[in-house]
Amino acid sequence: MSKEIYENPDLKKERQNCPFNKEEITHLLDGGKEKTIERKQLENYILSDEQLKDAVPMEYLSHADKYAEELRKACLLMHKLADSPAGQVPTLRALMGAGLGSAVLKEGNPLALHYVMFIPALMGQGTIDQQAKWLEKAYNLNMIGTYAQTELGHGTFLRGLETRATYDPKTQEFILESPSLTAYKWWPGSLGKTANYAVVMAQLYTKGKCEGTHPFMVQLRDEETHEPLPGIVNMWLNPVCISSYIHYGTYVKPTNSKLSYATMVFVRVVVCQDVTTNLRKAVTIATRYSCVRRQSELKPGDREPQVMDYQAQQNKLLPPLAATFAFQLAADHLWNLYHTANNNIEQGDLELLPDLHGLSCALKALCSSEAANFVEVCRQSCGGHGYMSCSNFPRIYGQVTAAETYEGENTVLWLQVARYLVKTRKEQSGGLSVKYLIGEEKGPKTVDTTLEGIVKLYRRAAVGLVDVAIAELDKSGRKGEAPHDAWNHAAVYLIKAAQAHARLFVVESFVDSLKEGKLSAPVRTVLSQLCELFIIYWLLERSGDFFLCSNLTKQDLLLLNSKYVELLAAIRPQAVNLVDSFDLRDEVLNSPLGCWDGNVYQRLFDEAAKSPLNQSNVHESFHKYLKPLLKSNL
Ligand SMILES: CCCCCCC/C=C/C(=O)SCCNC(=O)CCNC(=O)[C@H](O)C(C)(C)COP(=O)(O)OP(=O)(O)OC[C@H]1O[C@@H](n2cnc3c(N)ncnc32)[C@H](O)[C@@H]1OP(=O)(O)O
Ligand SMILES: Cc1cc2nc3c(=O)[nH]c(=O)nc-3n(C[C@H](O)[C@H](O)[C@H](O)COP(=O)(O)OP(=O)(O)OC[C@H]3O[C@@H](n4cnc5c(N)ncnc54)[C@H](O)[C@@H]3O)c2cc1C
Repeated sequence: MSKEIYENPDLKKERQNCPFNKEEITHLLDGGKEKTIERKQLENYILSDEQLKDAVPMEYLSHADKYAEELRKACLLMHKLADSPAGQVPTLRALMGAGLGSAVLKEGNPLALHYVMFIPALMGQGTIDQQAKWLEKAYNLNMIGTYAQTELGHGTFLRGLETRATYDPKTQEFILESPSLTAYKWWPGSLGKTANYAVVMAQLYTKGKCEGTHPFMVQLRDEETHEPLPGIVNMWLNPVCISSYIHYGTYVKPTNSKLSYATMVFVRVVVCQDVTTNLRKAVTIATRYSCVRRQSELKPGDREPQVMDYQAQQNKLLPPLAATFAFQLAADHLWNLYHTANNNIEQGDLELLPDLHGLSCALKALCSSEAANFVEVCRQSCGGHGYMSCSNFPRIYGQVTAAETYEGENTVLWLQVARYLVKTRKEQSGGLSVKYLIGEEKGPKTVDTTLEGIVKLYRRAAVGLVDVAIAELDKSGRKGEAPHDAWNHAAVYLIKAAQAHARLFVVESFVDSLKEGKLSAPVRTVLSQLCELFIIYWLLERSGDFFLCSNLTKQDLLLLNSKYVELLAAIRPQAVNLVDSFDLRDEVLNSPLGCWDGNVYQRLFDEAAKSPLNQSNVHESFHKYLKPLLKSNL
């Protein structure tokens, strides 16, 4: 007789009478029905492999054992690539992300940088000959690379990197050296024990002149013994400049010095998707748990309610739920811009480069910071159980909050965005994402609280905050401050303007995607509710910006607050159905709180039992330390 599949009765009730087709949303998020089929096939192929399962929870292993276990699985995954039903590239893409990849490699993938940065650097910046020499070797895993840019003393300020590559015209070689302790390459993933090659970013010196940071291919370790090559500590090696600009001993400037930053732009684009996937996991865990967890008393004398029935809990979880759709659609738009810009750059057309740089900085900073805040809210919404390691919130939070720092610390990226906005507003010329800054702000200042009216408010705030920042810069200039001082003294306004620009892009992406999308009426209804909830939520959170730049009144805010709480109540019944639409398997969620069947308490108990400390009633340390203390009559 088939074993009855347990389903928590509350979750079962939540799933009854779903008014929309969950699969339609799954296909929307996957990029179509075929992509969903491919993803599910791949998940079955990977997650059914017993060798990829952890014998013991990773948190109970030593640092070295964790590394060895993750490397074992990462290498096994590479062997499985060849037979993957989804093909190598889609499989690699899935394995490098926060979804399937982190379901297997919970502590991180020792080979990630090889695929996420090393190969993209070769593809984006290598000459044809260099690609012919190295790409096949890299794809065949006959070399493992990383991207070594950050140093002990510099991560943000690339023009301040100390590693030097001096060209010797006599030997036609580059001599790489780390002239100081602070020049040591620090942070690059896989650099410590895994990679035997690296793309090293160094200041190129030729004929006594510094030509700025350039990428160099450097062999780090012997390919047979894996021993560090002689002098690797001071990097006196025989590197090769990638995308060599040294022609017959003469330096030839690239068409744009920032093309050497292209790999970072690529990863910033990828990060937007990655943090969205992590946020989707956190929202799913917290939403399902909040419909299983019953606590306290809503109506005196009644049964303890599901905590999701508290408006306070809806206020915690429904904005992040809406954000997962907003960020996904914005990341899709950014990805399309990246592809178009990259294809153009390959043809020598750099026109879209500034817009791509501006938008990738804006969205990477916005999505990572918002996702980190939302993941923490999701964790807190699960009370004590959300704090447990096995909840997976600590790991998800660690992954998302790291994205606020790597690939460009967010503050620094906000200031890059502001530089682009100020330049566009002043010169009245700029790329697609900043067209709203060209010309006077159109439309009335009076507030119209329809969806279209709220989007106009976002646009007015975005223009207005750039103008406020420019006014600050001009004021400092009139006081005789040098431009760099004026810039520094306007940083608070500049960052606000950059953030408003990023929010406008996300809001317009969400609204436009719903307008253009071929959606069934029920799906359009629920996604429109999420869209309206999210853009009102952000407006209420940042109402100061809107007061500063429009005629928003107290009455308008009260009206928007009422709309907001009405939308919380309207979306609440579909919360579980919406997270079910993400189609995240239990192995990907990796959390007893978020499992599909809602059997939370038994799974929590089973997880606790796995602890080494729970393998005996009395731990040996009692006899060594506690018993003597108890007897010592202090
Ligand atoms: C998701 C899956 C896993 C991911 C794993 C990731 C692991 C992590 C890896 C890393 O962290 S790798 C290291 C990342 N490090 C950084 O991102 C460093 C951040 N710093 C910078 O990018 C630069 O220092 C800077 C902040 C952009 C400043 O550069 P610079 O001082 O050279 O330029 P500016 O003087 O500020 O601007 C001059 C000019 O250049 C334009 N520009 C700057 N960067 C770019 C770019 N990338 N692309 C195009 N254009 C760029 C800038 O807009 C200015 O233009 P104008 O205003 O003069 O027109
Ligand atoms: C998990 C992780 C993985 C990483 N992987 C890699 C890797 O594989 N390869 C690699 O090369 N690097 C890697 N890094 C390094 C990462 O790229 C840097 O840490 C990051 O670029 C930030 O630079 P920083 O550490 O110098 O921070 P800093 O810039 O020193 O930041 C310190 C403070 O200074 C502020 N600040 C700096 N400049 C300005 C400014 N102009 N205006 C205002 N405020 C400013 C910052 O906002 C921040 O508050 C990784 C980092 C992490 C956390």
